[in-house]
Parts: sequence; structure tokens; C-alpha cells
Amino acid sequence: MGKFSMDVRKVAMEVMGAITESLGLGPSYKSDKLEDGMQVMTVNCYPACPQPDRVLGLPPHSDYSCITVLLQSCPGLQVIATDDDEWRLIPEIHGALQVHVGDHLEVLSNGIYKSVVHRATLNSEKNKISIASLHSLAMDEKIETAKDWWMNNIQKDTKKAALEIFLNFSPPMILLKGTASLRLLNSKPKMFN
Ligand SMILES: O=C(O)CCC(=O)C(=O)O
Ligand SMILES: [Fe+2]
Repeated sequence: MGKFSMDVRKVAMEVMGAITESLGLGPSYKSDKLEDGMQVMTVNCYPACPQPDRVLGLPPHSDYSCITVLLQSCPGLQVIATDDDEWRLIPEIHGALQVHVGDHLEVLSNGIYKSVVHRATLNSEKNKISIASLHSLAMDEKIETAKDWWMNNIQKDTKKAALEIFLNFSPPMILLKGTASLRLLNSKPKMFN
């Protein structure tokens, strides 16, 4: 697990570099802050369930991270589609790592990259294991829309926020996007279809 967490961290740094480059900020924008930041690894075990449509493994939420790298042993992860608000199952590609955009990247990119609302469903036959690695700046580092950049011409609609604010924002039962703590969002994810 130690080696996996270090390897996955390298992947996350590279992906973040590609993302900041795509935003015109260069491949090392905030990379030192991310390097010194937080990496939270969660290992989730979802037992097989004979009635998978009546329960959830993990309720709808977005990750507070910049990005999350996920490895899952079988399908179950669903994301809500922004066009029709319907849940879509993420196809499994065996051994592939999946990357989620988290709330902090949404803030950094002023919504060009949007954090994804997702949930974990259960499988009727197989137990599922997933390993999620959440990469963020340090607890007290404030994230804000990137400065010195063409996005400065676009009206900023988010405030600065430290990781603590995202972590403290977890209404019971239905977890919304953490960015809802910074601004009003238009839609709430549905718990069940
Ligand atoms: O296990 C999964 O499919 C998703 C895990 C997840 O979303 C998380 O740990 O934040
Ligand atoms: Fe998640």
C-alpha cells in the first residue's frame, strides 16, 4: 500500500500538471503546494447485495480534493450526467485508474473543470473493493481561481476557501457538492433513480 500510494501520487502530480498546462498556467502551477499538500487514501469494501437497487455503497457527493485517483475491482461507480441529471455507470476497464475532478480544481479553474457528483452502487454478485486517493493542498492553504491569467477577465464567482471548509460541509444523508458551500448550485443529485 505504501508503494501504491507513492506511485499514485506521481500519477496525480502528472495529471494535475497536464490540467494546469491545459488551462494555460504551465505544468508546475501550484505543484509545490500540491507536493506538500494532503493525500488521503480510502479503501472501501462494498459487500455483494441481493437487492442492489435498494441500497447505496456511498451516497452522492463530490470530492473536496483537486483530483481523486480511483481504482475499483468491479463496476459500481456512477456519475450524474450534467445534461439530463441521470446516473451513468462508469464502465470498468480492468486495472485502469479513474480520475475525478474535485471541488478545489473547480474553484481553481473557475468552473472550466467541474467537480463530478458520484456515488457507489452495489453489485448483486460480487464484493467490490475500491481504493481512492484524494490529492489536495494542505489543510490551511486557500485555493482560489488562478491569478495572472486570461480567466481574470471572466467574472469570479467563487470565494477563497481552505480545505477545512469543504470538510466541514457535509450535510447529513445527502452529500452535495462541496462547492455548494461557496455558491448556489442549480441542481441537487438524486439519491435513487
Ligand atoms: O468506491 C467508489 O466507487 C467511489 C469511492 C469514492 O467516491 C470516494 O472514496 O470518495
Ligand atoms: Fe468520492
